[in-house]
Amino acid sequence: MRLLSFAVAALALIALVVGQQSGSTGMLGMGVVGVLLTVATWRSAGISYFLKIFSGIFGTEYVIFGLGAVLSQVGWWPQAWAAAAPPTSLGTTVAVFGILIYVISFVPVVRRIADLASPYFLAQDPSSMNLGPLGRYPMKLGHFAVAAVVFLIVLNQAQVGISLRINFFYRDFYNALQEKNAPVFWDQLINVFGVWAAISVISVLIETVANSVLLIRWREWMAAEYNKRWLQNSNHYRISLAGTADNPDQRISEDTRSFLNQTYAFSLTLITQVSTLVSFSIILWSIPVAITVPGTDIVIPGFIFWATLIYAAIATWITHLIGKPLIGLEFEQERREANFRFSLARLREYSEQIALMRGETAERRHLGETFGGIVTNFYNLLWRRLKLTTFTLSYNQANVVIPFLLLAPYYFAGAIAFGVLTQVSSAFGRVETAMSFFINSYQSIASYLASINRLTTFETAIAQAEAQAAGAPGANIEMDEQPGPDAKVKDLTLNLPNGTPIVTVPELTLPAGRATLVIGPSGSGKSTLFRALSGIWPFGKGQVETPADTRMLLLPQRPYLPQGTLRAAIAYPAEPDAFPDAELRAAMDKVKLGHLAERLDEVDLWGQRLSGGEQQRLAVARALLAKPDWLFLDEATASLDEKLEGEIYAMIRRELPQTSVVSIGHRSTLREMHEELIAMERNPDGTHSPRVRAMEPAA
Ligand SMILES: Nc1ncnc2c1ncn2[C@@H]1O[C@H](COP(=O)(O)OP(=O)(O)OP(=O)(O)O)[C@@H](O)[C@H]1O
Repeated sequence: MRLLSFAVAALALIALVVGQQSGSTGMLGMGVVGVLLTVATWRSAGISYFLKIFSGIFGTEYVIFGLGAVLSQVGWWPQAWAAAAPPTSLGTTVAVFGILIYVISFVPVVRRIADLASPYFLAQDPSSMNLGPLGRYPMKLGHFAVAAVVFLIVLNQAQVGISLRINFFYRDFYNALQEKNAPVFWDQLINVFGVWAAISVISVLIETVANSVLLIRWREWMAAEYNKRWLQNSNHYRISLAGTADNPDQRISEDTRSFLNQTYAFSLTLITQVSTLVSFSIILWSIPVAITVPGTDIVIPGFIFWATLIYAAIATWITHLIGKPLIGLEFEQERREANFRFSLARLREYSEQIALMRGETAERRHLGETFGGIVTNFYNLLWRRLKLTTFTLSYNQANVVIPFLLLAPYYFAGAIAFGVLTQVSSAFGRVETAMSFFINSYQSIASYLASINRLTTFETAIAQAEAQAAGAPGANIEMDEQPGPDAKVKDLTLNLPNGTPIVTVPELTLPAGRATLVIGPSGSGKSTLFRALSGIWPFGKGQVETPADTRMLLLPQRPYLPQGTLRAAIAYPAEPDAFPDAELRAAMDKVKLGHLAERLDEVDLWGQRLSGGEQQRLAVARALLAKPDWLFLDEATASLDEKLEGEIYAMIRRELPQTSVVSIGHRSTLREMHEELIAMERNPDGTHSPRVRAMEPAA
């Protein structure tokens, strides 16, 4: 950016000098905006990378077009290319764009968009660009992204140039018609329109391919990045406990898609629209009609230009007033849709329990209520959209006749030719489309803002979860290493998410290599203590110390079985092929699941297919394969009969002699299988504390 600032500054100075000497106001103007652009590009070093790309493009274009204009002014531009010499207005326009990029970087919503978009352009992952017949060119993903955006912006600007050329074709074509000049008519139709229309079609095709590839790669990267950050350090669990971001699935799938599509549409379309606005405004400005201020002799030049501008500005303001509530309504609609999807997914997951309890009526009522919420909000949306559409449709209808209304007196008075009238009508249409970009896209702006909000709150929720995981010393649960073999807990207080303390542990040692049983009343915080020992419970403070490189495994009462094969379910969280078949089968035999050994590669909903006891034994098989240093069993065998439970415990101790076992269980028979006993006892303040008790046979 710094180098570019110097180049811009140099050109601005040259333009000022040349402008001063030649007396060209256009050149002087280009020099003045160049000075402002120098400041903007210099300061742009501190803005988001995404905006910097745009800033860089406009700065570079200013140098190129500005140089062309200077060369042409001083007579060094090749004569043969005289028609292609860039006018000073081109350099001035791109400089204004560059300055605008810097100015809008202060708008909060633009900052949020740029902050969400920038990381992709900085990605260092290896990638490649497919150059068709030229083969694949390896490059970093971020470089690919920048190259694609630069290409697309330049292509979009070229398309504006093409439409400008076609606008001039209209003038010459209709004039030829009016003058009944057949040779010019055919020449215009075949050699001008035919060529430029073909170029226009080809450029749109190239743009479609380039932007689709950019967007799908961008989305793939963004979804992977969110998945990574959401899943690491159990952030997903912390976010769900804290309730800081509902429906993360919607945010990762739907919102990334709509955010990227709309960011592309708004940034590139906006540039195209503004370029269109500027170029066609020049045409409108040059139409030789002026108006006199009533009661005075003051003549206002560029009458049609001003009329268009004021007309569009008023319409835009009215649109904003009518459409503003749409933003909140769109946000709410997406949220309610996501809740409905979630309810359906849950119903599918708990289908058996619901069927057994004949819960269908309650479920239908719940689904009806959830959808009712969608419908209520939908009607509010519809009502608001109707108001907006009434205005935009009437406005668009009026646009067809407005230029004719404005110019009719001049045409009938013979001040302008028919060709000019049609040219103005087309230019007015283009300027109107550009100006009404905001009007026509207000609804998508509303849903775009809703996506930005959801992604920003999701980012904040992830950042909060990360901060919780890192924690401030003394204000969170610290997971430390300690030299001895035992696991120790010191000055630990565990709270509920609302801050209410439920467990206090002044000091507790879990002896290594032993089997410890934790008992206590239901709701006394046994599972919460286990969660804290595993490092996933974020609420509370104190210290949990375990030996270095300790591998812990916690088996809950209801194990999680992933989608896919039985092999994947047993190997989880390792890869499905992490263990040889023989090892898997041996583990299955030991937990008495040998009868399923032939179905290892069968894909099924195993979480619904296997019985509760089978699922618990499958989880024990995982422990046999993973061979953890510490195994926490949170009522992990509660679905087995007492005899089988005893056999499974004996097998665990036999097969994993090095593993320290800590269990939660309510059955008295469990005592025989453990050597140590810890009981959760109630304190006067209502919390519970684990206390070591002598292991006596249960009464
Ligand atoms: N995410 C949560 N949000 C709010 N309260 C919670 C949450 N998780 C646990 N609790 C509450 O914390 C208390 C302790 O729960 P915990 O599951 O640790 O008890 P437990 O001793 O294991 O019970 P049980 O023997 O019935 O399994 C309960 O009152 C429970 O409702």
